[in-house]
Amino acid sequence: MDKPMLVAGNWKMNGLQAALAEVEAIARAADGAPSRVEVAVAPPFTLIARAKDAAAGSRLRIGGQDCHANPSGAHTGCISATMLADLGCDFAIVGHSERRTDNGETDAIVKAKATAAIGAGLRAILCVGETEAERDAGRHLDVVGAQLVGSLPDADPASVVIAYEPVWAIGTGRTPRASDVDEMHSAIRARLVARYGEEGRGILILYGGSVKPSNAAELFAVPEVGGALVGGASLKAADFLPIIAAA
Ligand SMILES: O=C[C@H](O)COP(=O)(O)O
Repeated sequence: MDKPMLVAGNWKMNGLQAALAEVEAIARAADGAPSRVEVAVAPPFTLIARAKDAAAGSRLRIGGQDCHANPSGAHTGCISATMLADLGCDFAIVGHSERRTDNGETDAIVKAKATAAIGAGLRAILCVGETEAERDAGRHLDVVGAQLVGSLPDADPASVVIAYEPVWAIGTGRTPRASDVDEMHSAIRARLVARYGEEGRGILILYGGSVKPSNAAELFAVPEVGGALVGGASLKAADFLPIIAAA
């Protein structure tokens, strides 16, 4: 493989202080990866500062799993992109399906968050993906296309990363066929080029949903797959490192 890749771990609501040892191991792997392969971890907010320390001096990027659309204000319990940037974060994940479902985040909210992240100097990893019912109904391309149209920020596309995560593949052990990933990623690429012109060709499109050491190489071989957003298998370096090595 010779394409630029981003392998990002999303720890979700997992990880106590003992997990910092995993960050150190992942940081060593990031330094050992080819220069075209970037490695990132989004720990819970509680661990970001210490994860930054654990990754100091390495090529491992640390980011947040979400951010608020406003830089500051009366939003109890929320974290802004400005705060993430202040901690030295590199990126924020926005629009994850768990937040779209659990927190009622609409495309407009996701767009505002992506715009805020980029405005604060972060990259925005913008998640899209269809439910199983939508795929069964043959609506997956339209659904994801509409999410993109509604969620893409009016900002520098160089700071945009897309993560295609079919909802039915997240945490289930099920993955789409490589041909299905190819179809979706090609459709996403076409949307990005339509939106941003030639710059849209450089945007990384990650795949996410039950990525494991055993299926990473096949998924990474799909031409428009530019890496992975990994949940469960990013929690332990023993699982995450072989995925990084497959990139
Ligand atoms: O953000 C990550 C995804 O939701 C994938 O999670 P998973 O690898 O545990 O299926």
